[in-house]
Amino acid sequence: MAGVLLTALTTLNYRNLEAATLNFPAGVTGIWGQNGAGKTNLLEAAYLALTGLTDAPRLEVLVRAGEREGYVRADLYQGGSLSVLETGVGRGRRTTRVDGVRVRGQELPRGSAVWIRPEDSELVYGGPALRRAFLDALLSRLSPRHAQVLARYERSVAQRNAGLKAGEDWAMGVWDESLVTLGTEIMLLRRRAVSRLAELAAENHAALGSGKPLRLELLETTTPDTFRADLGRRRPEELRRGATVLGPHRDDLRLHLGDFPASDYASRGEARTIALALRKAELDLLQERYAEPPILLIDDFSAELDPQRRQFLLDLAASVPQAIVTGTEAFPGAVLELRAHGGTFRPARHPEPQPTQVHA
Ligand SMILES: Nc1ncnc2c1ncn2[C@@H]1O[C@H](COP(=O)(O)OP(=O)(O)OP(=O)(O)O)[C@@H](O)[C@H]1O
Repeated sequence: MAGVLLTALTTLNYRNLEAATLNFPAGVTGIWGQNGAGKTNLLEAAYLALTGLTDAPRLEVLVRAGEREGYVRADLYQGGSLSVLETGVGRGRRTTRVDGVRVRGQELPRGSAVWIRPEDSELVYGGPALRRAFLDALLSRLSPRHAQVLARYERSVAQRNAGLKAGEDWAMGVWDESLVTLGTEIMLLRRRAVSRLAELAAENHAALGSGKPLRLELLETTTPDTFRADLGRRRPEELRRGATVLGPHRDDLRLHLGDFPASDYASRGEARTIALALRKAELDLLQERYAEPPILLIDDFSAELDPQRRQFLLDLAASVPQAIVTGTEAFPGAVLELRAHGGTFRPARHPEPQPTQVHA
């Protein structure tokens, strides 16, 4: 075995999934089944167990309705040994263990998986907050330092906002100090990462067969050199609004398709293509950083994609040591095929080909 592999996934009281352990081989596992069968839930559970990441609005939505706690366990083969990653989720809290030892969620191997799904199109159509979250989640996975600085910066913004709301003009000097120090570090980290991300995303976008070039632009509300002065200048407005109106928490990662902003002009398929190029760039960066390709989780592989883009996904899945791919139809080239039904997953054969009806 080579690379990072999810050898088994265990779920208990996780959304609609039946309590079970599923074993996964190296190569591509294809999971197909009808809408609502639990395919997305399975990938979400795997992603949470592997990376500790979830974008669920509240942890309790992950717990099977009517239960108090949910549990996921990933058996991960990495660097020649097996480790057991366990996450328990309940109302507003989670516990994480690696090989039985309690750890913080951030200590899970964050470079271990990439999740590609149709909802990624929201990176194109959604507001700046979604793109910032994408960028910061990726940077946090590449650098634990970024995760720490970001958390401290966000606390600092929240405290400063409370001060602004309370009209504490006199205290702003102190808040500005920490905001500028932390914010400057975030801006510099983002600038460095975005230049590489932009290169990779543009390359991937071209490889996806799109005639229009993709360009990424970090749109900043201030700069490291002018942050302090800008804050001073906007202070009256900030006191009036009770909010910090500039800084990395207000920046955007603009996406341009050809000459136009992608958010306003991209078609559904073009948006999915841009999102695919971004996710593949995420995979490339994690692979560069950790020197091994992550496990690839692909949800609903055929949604909104034409044959050329589907082929890109087929090739991508085949290029990594392990991929788990879901869809409403069988994924070509899978070494294991599972049929999803009502939260269960059983080995399946390809559906028998139907004889072609010939009408006289
Ligand atoms: N906390 C929960 N408890 C019980 N059931 C849940 C919970 N959260 C979601 N579900 C249900 O899980 C079911 C499966 O959802 P999932 O998104 O995994 O389906 P899917 O197989 O990916 O379908 P599609 O092909 O439509 O994307 C849905 O019917 C959903 O209502």
